[in-house]
Amino acid sequence: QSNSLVAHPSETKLADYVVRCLIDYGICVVDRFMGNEKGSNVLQEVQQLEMSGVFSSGQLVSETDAMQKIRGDKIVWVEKGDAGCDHLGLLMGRLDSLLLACNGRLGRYNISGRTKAMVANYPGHGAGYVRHVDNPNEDGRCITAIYYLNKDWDIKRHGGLLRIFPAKFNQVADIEPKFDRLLFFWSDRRNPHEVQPAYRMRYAITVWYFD
Ligand SMILES: O=C(O)CNC(=O)c1n[nH]c2ccccc2c1=O
Ligand SMILES: [Fe+2]
Repeated sequence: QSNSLVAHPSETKLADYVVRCLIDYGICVVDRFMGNEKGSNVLQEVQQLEMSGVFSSGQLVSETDAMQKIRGDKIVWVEKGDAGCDHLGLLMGRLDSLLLACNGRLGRYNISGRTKAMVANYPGHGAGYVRHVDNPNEDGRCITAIYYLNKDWDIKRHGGLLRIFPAKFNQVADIEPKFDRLLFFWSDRRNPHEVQPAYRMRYAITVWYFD
């Protein structure tokens, strides 16, 4: 019988890779995390959420006059088990077991929990997200995990690049928000980052792990 405490061999290997990257660079990219079919199912669920109107109206990024409001990212929070979020739940389960397989080897951190999943949609009218640190003041969040859902994304035409400015290297990390791509990075001041203006609808799912 499958013993859930024994991570699947490929997952142990994946956990080793994630630990190595986070310890060495503070950033880790895993491509083809769910596979095309399951990744597409997650995308369809997110598109359903979009259609059902549950996303927030999007943060106000600028207001030229009373009429003209430029909206940035729209978000909705989901949890494993929410109605219509079966594949989102599967993704969160995979993330949780991967982090569990890494636990104890993540420097001073001992992961004890996570936020719900924040599904974010950048509508694609040129809004992005200004340079920021996710957790500048020790609010407990230690790892940011972002899963991207954007098929056939072309950075030159669509923008939406995630640029990380790692404090310990004088080298930026440019991450394209590609379909089925998983990104981890330390949430604190080691990793200021920005989302450059997006010109096509851009979906991402973020979970923050805390210790
Ligand atoms: O989508 C990305 O590639 C990176 N995204 C971010 O860094 C990011 N960080 N913090 C947030 C807080 C509230 C709403 C959206 C966000 C957000 O997209
Ligand atoms: Fe962020």
